[in-house]
Amino acid sequence: MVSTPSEPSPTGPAPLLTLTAAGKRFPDGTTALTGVDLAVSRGDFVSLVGPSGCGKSTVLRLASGLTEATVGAVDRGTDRISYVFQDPTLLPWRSVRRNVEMLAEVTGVPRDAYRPTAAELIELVGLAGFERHRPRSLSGGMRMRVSLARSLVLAPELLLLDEPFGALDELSRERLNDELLRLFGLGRFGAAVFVTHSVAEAVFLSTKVIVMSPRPGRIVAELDVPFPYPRPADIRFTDEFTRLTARVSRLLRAVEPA
Ligand SMILES: Nc1ncnc2c1ncn2[C@@H]1O[C@H](COP(=O)(O)OP(=O)(O)OP(=O)(O)O)[C@@H](O)[C@H]1O
Repeated sequence: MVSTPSEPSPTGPAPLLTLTAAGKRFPDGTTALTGVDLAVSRGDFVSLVGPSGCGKSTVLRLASGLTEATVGAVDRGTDRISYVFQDPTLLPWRSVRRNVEMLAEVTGVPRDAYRPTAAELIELVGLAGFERHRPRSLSGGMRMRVSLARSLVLAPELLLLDEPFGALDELSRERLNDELLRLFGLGRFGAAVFVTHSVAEAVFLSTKVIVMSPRPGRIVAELDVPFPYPRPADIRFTDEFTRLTARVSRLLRAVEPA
């Protein structure tokens, strides 16, 4: 079960993020997104899949406020939003611990407030014993664990992840998927929007998978994933999992340009 800091109201928890008929047109005239409606509440894990260039990253950028919608509205129910990118973007001269602490440090949180949380997160992502190591001595999967721990130090309500495991080998990726769900189950973030090109990853992680059309990106299908959390790793081998991934893959094939 995903722990929630507050009791949901009878009408359900207030959305952490709402996109209403949101669109994005860049100054060069490129329309990246059109008519996107999306609501994310605490306990939701939403994955976005779609052809390359369909605007998945743009949805995350709108969600975070890094860019503004040119049409429609984006409402955030929280300002505790954290971003994880495919590149872990660690500072090479800083140790694991000091990389994990970095975001808290730059936002001016007192050291005593974040240091124990950072230490706990390093342990939770399986990096105990590596606190003093520099990024260059870590594997790709370990670097991504540092990036994940760093994104969670300020206890985000909404975690935005842009293909975070895309550069990892299959096994590391599956392990990181398991870890991410464990952190979700522990209430280390309230909800997630996750961009991926892997259908299996989307289904394994999510409460909902959203399929987008080629540019200008719009939502063409939303599939609820019925598996309760915690999800054992071998759920991936069940018939229901295979059926769901096949459905998403078929939808993707239908929207892919020929
Ligand atoms: N600043 C910009 N100016 C003009 N066009 C842009 C800008 N940023 C992104 N685009 C275009 O908008 C479209 C959507 O980009 P976005 O990165 O959101 O797609 P994506 O689905 O995340 O792609 P990918 O799966 O390849 O990472 C793309 O065609 C991209 O080239």
